[in-house]
Amino acid sequence: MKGGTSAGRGWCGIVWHRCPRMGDVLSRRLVELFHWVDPGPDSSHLVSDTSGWWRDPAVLAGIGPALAGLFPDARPTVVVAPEVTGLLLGPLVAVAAGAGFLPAYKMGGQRRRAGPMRWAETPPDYRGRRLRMGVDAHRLGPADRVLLVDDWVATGAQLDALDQVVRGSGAELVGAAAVVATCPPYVAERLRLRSLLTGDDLD
Ligand SMILES: O=P(O)(O)OC[C@H]1O[C@H](OP(=O)(O)OP(=O)(O)O)[C@H](O)[C@@H]1O
Repeated sequence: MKGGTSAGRGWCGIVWHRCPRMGDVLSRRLVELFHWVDPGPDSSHLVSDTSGWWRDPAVLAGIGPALAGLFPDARPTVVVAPEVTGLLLGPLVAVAAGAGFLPAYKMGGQRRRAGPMRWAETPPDYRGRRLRMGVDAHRLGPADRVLLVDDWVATGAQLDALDQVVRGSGAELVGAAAVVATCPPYVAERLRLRSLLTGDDLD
């Protein structure tokens, strides 16, 4: 990731929802373990390094409850999160929320999908890609209350596509929970996005 140019980090001047106490302790740990990396002279972008989060037992134990805690009254039936990082993060949140987990895949990725899928196309994401994002069509329906989860929301493009997928299935979107949100406020509002950190926290 993640569009880590100095210009790309300054969007969020708004007040984001934070989980009291536990969330604030975790958020400080997330900041301590995060690094911007300069890939070298050929790159105009700093690249985020979040690998320290997953290596840390306290983060691994706390991040699911903290993200689920951003929506304490939402009662989601299912967490939907996009590959690849969402395949790690989504189940942690689902367990904490008492929900199931449904992975969202990118068309053309390594994993061939068998059976019917429900797809939607993203607008250009943080890397300018128009992706097709999809979930197993049999695993989502009108009885579901969906919490979208991601590690980082930059343009919101991937979650926008998943919002379309959810609505197309007849399920209800209860919101989106992210570790970091650097997207414009109007995108956050549209997605009902709450995050533990903003771009300003990671300067
Ligand atoms: O807000 P957006 O512009 O949609 O970008 C955010 C998405 O991009 C990153 O995933 P990426 O596709 O890089 O895959 P990864 O999980 O393998 O890092 C990140 O994990 C989000 O899913």
